[in-house]
Amino acid sequence: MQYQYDLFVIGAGSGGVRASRVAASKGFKVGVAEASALGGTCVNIGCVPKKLFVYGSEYGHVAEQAQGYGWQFAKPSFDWATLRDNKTKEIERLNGIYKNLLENPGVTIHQGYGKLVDAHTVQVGEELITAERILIAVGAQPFVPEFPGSEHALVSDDMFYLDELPESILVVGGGYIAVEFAGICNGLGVSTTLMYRGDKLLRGFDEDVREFATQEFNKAGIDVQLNSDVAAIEMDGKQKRVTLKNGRELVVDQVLYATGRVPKTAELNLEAVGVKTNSKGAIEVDHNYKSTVESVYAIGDVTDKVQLTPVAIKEAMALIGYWFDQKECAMDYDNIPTAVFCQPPIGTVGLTEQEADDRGFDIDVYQTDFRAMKHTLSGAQERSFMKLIVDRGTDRVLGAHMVGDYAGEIIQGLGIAIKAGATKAHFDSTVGVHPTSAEEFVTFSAAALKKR
Ligand SMILES: Cc1cc2nc3c(=O)[nH]c(=O)nc-3n(C[C@H](O)[C@H](O)[C@H](O)COP(=O)(O)OP(=O)(O)OC[C@H]3O[C@@H](n4cnc5c(N)ncnc54)[C@H](O)[C@@H]3O)c2cc1C
Ligand SMILES: NC(=O)c1ccc[n+]([C@@H]2O[C@H](COP(=O)([O-])OP(=O)(O)OC[C@H]3O[C@@H](n4cnc5c(N)ncnc54)[C@H](O)[C@@H]3O)[C@@H](O)[C@H]2O)c1
Repeated sequence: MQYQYDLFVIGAGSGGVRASRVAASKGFKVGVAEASALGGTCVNIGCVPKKLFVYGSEYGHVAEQAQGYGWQFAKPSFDWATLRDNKTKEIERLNGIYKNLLENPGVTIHQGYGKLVDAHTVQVGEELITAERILIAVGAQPFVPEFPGSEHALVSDDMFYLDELPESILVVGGGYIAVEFAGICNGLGVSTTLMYRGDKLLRGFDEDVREFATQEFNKAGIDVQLNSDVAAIEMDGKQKRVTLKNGRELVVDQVLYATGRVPKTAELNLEAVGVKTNSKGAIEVDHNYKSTVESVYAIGDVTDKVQLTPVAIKEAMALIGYWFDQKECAMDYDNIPTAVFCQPPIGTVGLTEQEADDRGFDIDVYQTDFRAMKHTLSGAQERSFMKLIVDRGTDRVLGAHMVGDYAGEIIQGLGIAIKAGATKAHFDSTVGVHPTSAEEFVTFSAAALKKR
């Protein structure tokens, strides 16, 4: 049977763009459907604009902290429209780059919403398109639980285009997006409350990291409220009156819900075609990202494995190896380094202390917290935290965790060391870069052993 395309991709985000352009450059005839802007969540309403906002929010402290270094500035003021619109211009520039990335190797872009018709046919608008293989890379969307007034809550998508910066905000949730946006808002001068229903933020992270980071958020001026949840939101003039489950009330300008993201599969007609999804709507795939229909594949957030851009990209590359070199996909989901761009940021790779215990390792834990040299003169009370988990039997470093300036940058290098199987002896024999915070990772002595 003749198909129009060798590969048709639904979704031009992190995973979809990589798979399309590399497949096209290797000789496949490729088409891609994109319902919104090219580049997907990461480029348009995720990693990139978020990081620009993080940078923007850090400048607020500069004038105050620079005084200890001899600088005097006039009282700083902040213009939200400038940050928002400069960010948008940069994103539009990136959209153009993504268009070239796709078109240069010959990918045909179909602007519109794609859905499956059968195992080899996709409908985009009125057009029916046939392909030998179909790749679904449609990502995920914010999940907001239903409760009275939940329609008054913003989600992260909205934060990138607000007409006005609120004077006060309640951020609900305890994961990546909640802590990152709480930091951004707080840094931009918004009175910020971060509310989480559990007793600790950042589930899944090392317990000491969770506690330390929360202390730092509080110190930075975020009002962290744990064991609290929202019962209802009502409009009160232009403001929002939030009633908590314990009966307490809060009046704020905006409420942001950051309570997870769910796969965008509801309208893809998957069931009719035989593509199985799990209870969360994620497409079920085998190790080669093949769904329950032989010709239909899925990668990235829509499979709900690890919702990170570099993971979606690596999955795309594994699939390319499978299609072009007949190599089984063997994506390694262990030791994925990750950073949370809260303030101070968190960097982490490998096992947490709790995971190492649960897996039966006999471990040594080295940890320290300190005031970074920069802040001895800046006057800021911020502290940094570092931790290494070491297997006593083999001396291998099983995990590295950090809260503090540049944690994301530092953890990338440690990710290589841990992936390569480095031991504590390798860390110890590495010469430190002085004076840095990072050198603490190679100077841990017995004095830093945690009493367990
Ligand atoms: C606020 C925020 C901050 C984040 N920060 C980071 C970070 O710092 N680092 C990190 O690694 N990850 C971060 N992420 C996660 C990261 O953005 C995702 O893991 C990544 O984008 C997933 O890539 P993907 O290809 O699976 O999907 P996406 O990038 O979401 O791409 C899916 C694309 O498909 C399109 N689409 C959906 N349905 C259809 C359809 N039916 N037809 C046509 N097109 C369709 C969408 O419009 C979208 O463009 C962040 C996410 C958010 C929300
Ligand atoms: N820096 C980064 O790499 C980065 C940044 C942002 C997002 N991401 C990715 O995007 C994913 C989604 O981010 P996220 O923060 O939305 O999700 P998340 O899964 O990290 O956190 C969701 C939070 O909401 C809470 N929650 C869930 N349901 C709730 C409810 N009904 N009421 C109250 N709280 C509830 C959860 O307990 C959790 O704390 C992340 O897991 C991450 O993989 C990565």
